[in-house]
Amino acid sequence: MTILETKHIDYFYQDGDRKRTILSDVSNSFEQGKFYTILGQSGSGKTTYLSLISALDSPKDGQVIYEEQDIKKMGHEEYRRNKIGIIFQSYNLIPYLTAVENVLLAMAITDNELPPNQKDVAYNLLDYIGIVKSKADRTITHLSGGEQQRVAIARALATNVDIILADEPTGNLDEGMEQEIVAIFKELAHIHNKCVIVVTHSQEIANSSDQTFYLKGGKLTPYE
Ligand SMILES: Nc1ncnc2c1ncn2[C@@H]1O[C@H](COP(=O)(O)OP(=O)(O)OP(=O)(O)O)[C@@H](O)[C@H]1O
Repeated sequence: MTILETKHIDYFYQDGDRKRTILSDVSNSFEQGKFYTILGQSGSGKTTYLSLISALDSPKDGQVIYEEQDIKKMGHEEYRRNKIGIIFQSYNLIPYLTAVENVLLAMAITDNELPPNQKDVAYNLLDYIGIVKSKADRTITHLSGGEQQRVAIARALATNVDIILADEPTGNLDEGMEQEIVAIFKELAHIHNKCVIVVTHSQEIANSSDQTFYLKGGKLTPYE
């Protein structure tokens, strides 16, 4: 089932009086239960595209549609708070809080219905993602990069969203850790029915995904 669509998206940056086109009439759709990757050369516009489907920026033209509703109509803030979880290359956790506090904070912000025993849910979620309780109680600065990225994934999941978006999530991790994170993404899509969209340079991650799109010359095309 389609959950997210982009329709005729245009995006450009204004460089003095020159217009630099980044995305040109991009239309495509993403389904629940699938793990997608977006490949493309450096500077091709992958992060820009992700920023539009995460409602961190607006297209110059065209629409981003979540469950048949324009996210502009829904409100970008509401979409970000309740519909998507975002994972960044640099984790973007709050460093002076513990892992479990980071997850609880995300749960406090969402309007989505969550179970009442949030602390248990947060610990269970972290445990599921590979962070045992003793690590969940550590401040972020006392966790390794791979562990921090796991916390970021748990945080993205904690609000019960259907879509997980990630920008180079394994960019700072070694190969072994990359494989483990990719296995989590696969499981989220195939077992938990999430729509997972990952921007990456890694052909290996792309090979593990269900479908890859390639961004080039402002166009996003399925990659064989
Ligand atoms: N705020 C901005 N103003 C002007 N140009 C920008 C801005 N942000 C990005 N760009 C340019 O837009 C192009 C696309 O950038 P984007 O970050 O989306 O590419 P990318 O494919 O994610 O690259 P990378 O793989 O290196 O992260 C780049 O040439 C970049 O320099």
